Amino acid sequence: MLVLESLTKRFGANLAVDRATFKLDRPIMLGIIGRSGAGKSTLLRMMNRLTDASDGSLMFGGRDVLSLKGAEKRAWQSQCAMIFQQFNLVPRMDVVSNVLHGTLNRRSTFATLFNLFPSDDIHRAIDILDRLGIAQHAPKRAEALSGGQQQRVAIARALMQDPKIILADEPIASLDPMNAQVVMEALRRIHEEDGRTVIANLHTLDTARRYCDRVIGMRDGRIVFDGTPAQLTTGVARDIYGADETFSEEATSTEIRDPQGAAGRMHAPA
Ligand SMILES: Nc1ncnc2c1ncn2[C@@H]1O[C@H](COP(=O)(O)OP(=O)(O)OP(=O)(O)O)[C@@H](O)[C@H]1O
Repeated sequence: MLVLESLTKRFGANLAVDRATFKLDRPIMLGIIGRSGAGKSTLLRMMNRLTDASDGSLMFGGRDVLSLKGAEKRAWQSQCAMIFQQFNLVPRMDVVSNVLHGTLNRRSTFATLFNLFPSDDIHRAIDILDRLGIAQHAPKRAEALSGGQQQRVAIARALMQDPKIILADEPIASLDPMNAQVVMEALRRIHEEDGRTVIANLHTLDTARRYCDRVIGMRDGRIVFDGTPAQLTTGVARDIYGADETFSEEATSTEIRDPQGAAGRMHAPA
């Protein structure tokens, strides 16, 4: 289904992603972990074609994704919709219009300029919001919602594109533990109920273990671990994070009991 072969990205002399190679042969929920700067975002951005790869190949369903141009490239970007840590919504626009913006790729400039949305799309947007438990917020401005609700709006916008793959770049890094759990559960349900592949960059081990079928660990641009959550032992995690024996899993935890909770991103000590 999805095959990465030696996918590489260089920024000048800096090798951000170094020959990333893996294969997904069925829809799964995949977590990518690693410390800050390991190359996780760059890998996702290459997969979505937001960033051009320097080398290597990316195939999906037998198609060469890296050679797609123009409309075909945009179609691919809809098929592997991306969500971001900071939600990337239009804050002053109402929730349902934000969700409908997920259909922009297939609408005319005129329709876009005047916010003319077909009623079928509007109904579908409300249905998706309902599924994510936030339909009651549809008329509100996006900025009036909590972070967890805004991230679910971003997921709804991605789902409007009916993607085969959802690429989530640190989807819960700005959220408190309770909202983080709601968002991760939503992504898991989307995978299980719709059969979509979800690939999420995560900075916490426990989240990767709890929600993902498979975990990839990156260090200095390289994939240094690829296995099941059960194989992700503390020793393996220590290698991925480049930490010594003082490495504590709790330093990468967002469990609800975590008193620092919303304090933000926590990376393992160097
Ligand atoms: N646009 C860019 N120009 C130059 N260097 C970049 C650019 N984007 C990323 N890098 C570099 O590539 C490397 C990998 O960065 P990347 O953001 O992919 O890591 P990451 O694992 O996602 O980290 P984080 O968790 O902090 O987002 C880093 O050394 C970073 O400085």
